[in-house]
Amino acid sequence: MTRDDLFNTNASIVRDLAAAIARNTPKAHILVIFNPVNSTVPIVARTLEKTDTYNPTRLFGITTLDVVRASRFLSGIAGTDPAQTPVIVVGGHSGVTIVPLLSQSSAGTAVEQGSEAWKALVHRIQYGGDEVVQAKDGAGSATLSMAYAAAKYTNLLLRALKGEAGIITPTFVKSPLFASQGIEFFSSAVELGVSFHFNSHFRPNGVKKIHDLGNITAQEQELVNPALTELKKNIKKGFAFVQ
Ligand SMILES: NC(=O)c1ccc[n+]([C@@H]2O[C@H](COP(=O)([O-])OP(=O)(O)OC[C@H]3O[C@@H](n4cnc5c(N)ncnc54)[C@H](O)[C@@H]3O)[C@@H](O)[C@H]2O)c1
Ligand SMILES: O=C(O)C[C@H](O)C(=O)O
Repeated sequence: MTRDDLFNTNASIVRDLAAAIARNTPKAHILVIFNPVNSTVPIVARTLEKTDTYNPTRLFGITTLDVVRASRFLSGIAGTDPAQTPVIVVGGHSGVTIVPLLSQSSAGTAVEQGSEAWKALVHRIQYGGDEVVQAKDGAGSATLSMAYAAAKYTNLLLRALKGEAGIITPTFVKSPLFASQGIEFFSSAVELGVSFHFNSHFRPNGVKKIHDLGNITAQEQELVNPALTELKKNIKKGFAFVQ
């Protein structure tokens, strides 16, 4: 079963939860970890839109588990401490949509771009979830690491909302980066935090600044292209569910 297969089970649950949030706490920051994240975030967005409660700066898909895996797997090769080996992972949260930008990590030189070792590392980051599913052999998917990723992301957001500056982490949000190609949501490095309204009113929004991909290698660009194709389909599927 892929994350996309989970769509049928989770789509209506996510839609109903989003509708309940819209009714009861329309200003909440909504962190979506339900799979398939690439489609469930668009479902939440459309559901909120229907009740005029959609604020794209308060809706986040959690892709932190990919970041955690990338740091852990790269540090295993580079001999570094995973906590000190940040890796920016962009795109979405399933298979080819998970694009680790290893060239931007300080430990990234441990693996030559395009080499067999690099390909194996990228594959492990993209399909780390499947490794867990296979290891659990019918008993579900990642649980503790998911909880760790959720806690890590939530803490970052809470710290940013309290006013701490410079908190930047990948998250799947409404993004201008590939919007012209019909891809409304994309995960890239996002600065979280508060923003100020034009009349200086404090706005505890969440998404403060969306960073672009920066300098990426030709090999990484080759990962981005199929990611965009797949993301477009996943997002469309989510939108189509909420008519
Ligand atoms: N984004 C990620 O990194 C990531 C990682 C792992 C798992 N996941 C996803 O997280 C989700 C939960 O995984 P899990 O292992 O905790 O599953 P689980 O089956 O252990 O828990 C699901 C929970 O949802 C509750 N539930 C079911 N229907 C509901 C409804 N209609 N309204 C409210 N609650 C309802 C169940 O009672 C249960 O407590 C899955 O979609 C899984 O694919 C995401
Ligand atoms: O792989 C899954 O379905 C669960 C989760 O998204 C993960 O990345 O482990």
